[in-house]
Amino acid sequence: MTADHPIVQMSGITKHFSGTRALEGVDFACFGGTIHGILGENGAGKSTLIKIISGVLQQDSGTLRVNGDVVSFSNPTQAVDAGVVCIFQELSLVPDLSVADNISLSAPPRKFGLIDKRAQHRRAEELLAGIKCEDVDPNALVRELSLSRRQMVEIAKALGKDPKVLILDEATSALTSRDVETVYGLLGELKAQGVASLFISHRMHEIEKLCDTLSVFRNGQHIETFAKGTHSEGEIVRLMIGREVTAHYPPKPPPGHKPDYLEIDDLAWENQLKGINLTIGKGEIVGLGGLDGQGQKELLLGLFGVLRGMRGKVSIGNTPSQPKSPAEAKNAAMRIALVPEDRKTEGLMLAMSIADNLLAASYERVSDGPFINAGKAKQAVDEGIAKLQIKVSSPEDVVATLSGGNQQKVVIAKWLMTDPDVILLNDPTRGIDVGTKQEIYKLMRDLADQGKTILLYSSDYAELIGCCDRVMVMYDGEIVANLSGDAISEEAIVAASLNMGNAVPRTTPGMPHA
Ligand SMILES: Nc1ncnc2c1ncn2[C@@H]1O[C@H](COP(=O)(O)OP(=O)(O)OP(=O)(O)O)[C@@H](O)[C@H]1O
Repeated sequence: MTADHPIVQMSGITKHFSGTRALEGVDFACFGGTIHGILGENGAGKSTLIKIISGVLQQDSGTLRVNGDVVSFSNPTQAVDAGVVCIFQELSLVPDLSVADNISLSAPPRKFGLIDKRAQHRRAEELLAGIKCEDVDPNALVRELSLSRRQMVEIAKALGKDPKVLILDEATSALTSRDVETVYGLLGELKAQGVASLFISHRMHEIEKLCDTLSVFRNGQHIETFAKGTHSEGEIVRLMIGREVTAHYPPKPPPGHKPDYLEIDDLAWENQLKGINLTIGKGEIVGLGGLDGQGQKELLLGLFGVLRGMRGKVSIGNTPSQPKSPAEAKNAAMRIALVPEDRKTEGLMLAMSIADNLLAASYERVSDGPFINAGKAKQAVDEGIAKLQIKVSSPEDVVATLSGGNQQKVVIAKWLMTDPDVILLNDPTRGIDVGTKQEIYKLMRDLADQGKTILLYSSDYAELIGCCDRVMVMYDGEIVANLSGDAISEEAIVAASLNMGNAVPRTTPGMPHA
């Protein structure tokens, strides 16, 4: 297939889910040797589109062509056979199998009818080396790996299938900055080999840097496809959300001392937290920055009572507050909430309804004695949905039917419904569209204005700069910079992230990406 002929072509594709219009009359094409970005708000239909291309879902009507042939994939294996390989935002790895087993799960190398373990191991090593992941042991169980390593294994697995069309659905959002650069490089190589990559991300900078062509979807419709560089960022956002977007971050209050509230004194855990001292005021938003894996997540988990064997002292409003479990952390005495990183494993009960998930951490707030008050419960659910603008047909639908970004909003709403005093946020806007991100930034500032204390870890340094009153940069388990006011700048965060003292680098190797 030449570059003049689409490798994937969709005509008049429509897909409905009991009452929800996911796609309506979509015409779409992508070409070999290009990286094609797909943009749209949460629930716009992006994942549905790529699930149809990759055989996970079948359209209600319309035609799909791959390499010029009309195809009707009944399952992903048929799509893989036609060269269409998809890396989903939800990982497909089996946690209790080894990395090598996972990588060749669908077609393990065989010898005399048995799985050839040596060949399988070698193949995993080669594929992992190709994406600079020599540190991942092919014999390790997937459950032992961090989220970012798991995502890289998922990428290795996809590459092993020799794709002609490679689809990445939010596949870089959980990666470290170094891995993101590796994946960018890889997509460039695949492009030179004539592979078409379809790339879904909510990070505009990522899309603009990487993609040759962009397509915008809104409310299940294909709005426009255009070449990179022909539209400004503002125009693209307007196409995505159908209205003008102005200020990205709510204004910050002038710097000033807020009464001390959360006091962390010499907190240490294993070799990942090395004596953290930090005091956060009532009504203050403090950001945690730095390269991925410097102890930021452990600090949040430690404060929430997840880590065993932590040393040091923590107090909230002068009362010692070292919860031994998340249940204790959220109880009336401590009122701490943590919005977790991985919504699938930590945040949601996928088989349960949206309403049940929203109420999961705050049943006692909507109960009269031992009984749930249906009216109060309904009101709390409706408020949560409205506050986070969660796109649902009915709160009684199973939460798994929501789009990825809308599931993330359920997790955030669930924790806010506990009415916490201290809110710990672990990269909360991952996978969330630009319009809703702004709502969340505004919500954070409103909560701070109401006197809540907020500690935010973000892998997006623009978010730290835009949202936080102060930013603590962590390096190797320690806080190496405490930035406030005008001192919160990209240069200062970069320099501190690399532990460079006052030397500000001109380039920013391995920085958290915006
Ligand atoms: N299995 C399903 N059952 C019911 N509704 C569904 C199902 N899958 C998707 N939907 C609905 O279809 C619409 C489009 O969802 P889709 O996942 O394609 O959005 P998206 O653009 O990928 O969003 P996000 O950026 O949040 O991942 C949403 O309203 C979603 O709730």
